[in-house]
Amino acid sequence: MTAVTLGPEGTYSHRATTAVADDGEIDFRQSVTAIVDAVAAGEYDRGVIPIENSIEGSVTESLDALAEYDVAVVREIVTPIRHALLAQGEGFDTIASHSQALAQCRSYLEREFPDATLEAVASTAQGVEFAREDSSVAGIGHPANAENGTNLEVLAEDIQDQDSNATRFFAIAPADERSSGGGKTSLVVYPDVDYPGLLLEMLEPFAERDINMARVESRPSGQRLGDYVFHIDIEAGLYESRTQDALEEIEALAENGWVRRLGSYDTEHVVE
Ligand SMILES: O=C(O)C(=O)C[C@]1(C(=O)O)C=C[C@@H](O)C=C1
Repeated sequence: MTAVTLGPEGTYSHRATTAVADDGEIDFRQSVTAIVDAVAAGEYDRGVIPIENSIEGSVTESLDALAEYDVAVVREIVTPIRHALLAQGEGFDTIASHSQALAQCRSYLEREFPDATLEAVASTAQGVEFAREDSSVAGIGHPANAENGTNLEVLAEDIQDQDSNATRFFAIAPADERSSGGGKTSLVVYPDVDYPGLLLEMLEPFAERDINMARVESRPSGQRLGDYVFHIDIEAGLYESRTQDALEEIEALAENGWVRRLGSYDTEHVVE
């Protein structure tokens, strides 16, 4: 099985991908959208993208790509995120990392390096690569990026603002691999209408059937201001009749728009 994820080698996405890649080949892309695009086009069996972080919230590029491309979600991977500061030495003035990682370490950076220039780059491993090439740059990423004979030192470990820092990733597959089995289901709903009580009506079909909602999030549709796409995760499988009944009602509410069933899946917790 060939998988694709956010590169270069050494990102947290790469680490999560090794949990689902069955020792297969792993290729890299520079953006989440490029990963979803490649999986939707059938170029890869699996893609792994970050969805949500416990400190910084949603990875909005991922949500928007799931609304735009037709792919299946086949697994959820939850992994702790423990950031390290990596550099050739103390003489750096710039700290480069993924915007999510910089935000997850905000208090540490303000306290320890108030004068450093913070540079958001495509991934944590990309920031670390810049640090390898340039002694005036430090990167924030997984400490293993300093192993295997690189010129980098781990200057500080566990610099995230909360010890419990964790990120949820989705393993995605081409749309025809969508499964109805699993303890969770993800949906994207675009009602394309707006009236008082719409959101309440979208929640009721689940509440009435005792289906727990794990997440609801609105993203701008891009069509006009105040027009939204809703991302909904529920703790029930598509194979269950209560889920199918609830979805019939949601589909009726969204008859002017659309409902995308991303699929049902189980969660895997990856410790390291
Ligand atoms: O840059 C990486 O290492 C990634 O895999 C991306 C990403 C993210 O987008 O949230 C993944 C996990 C961490 O939360 C920080 C960055």
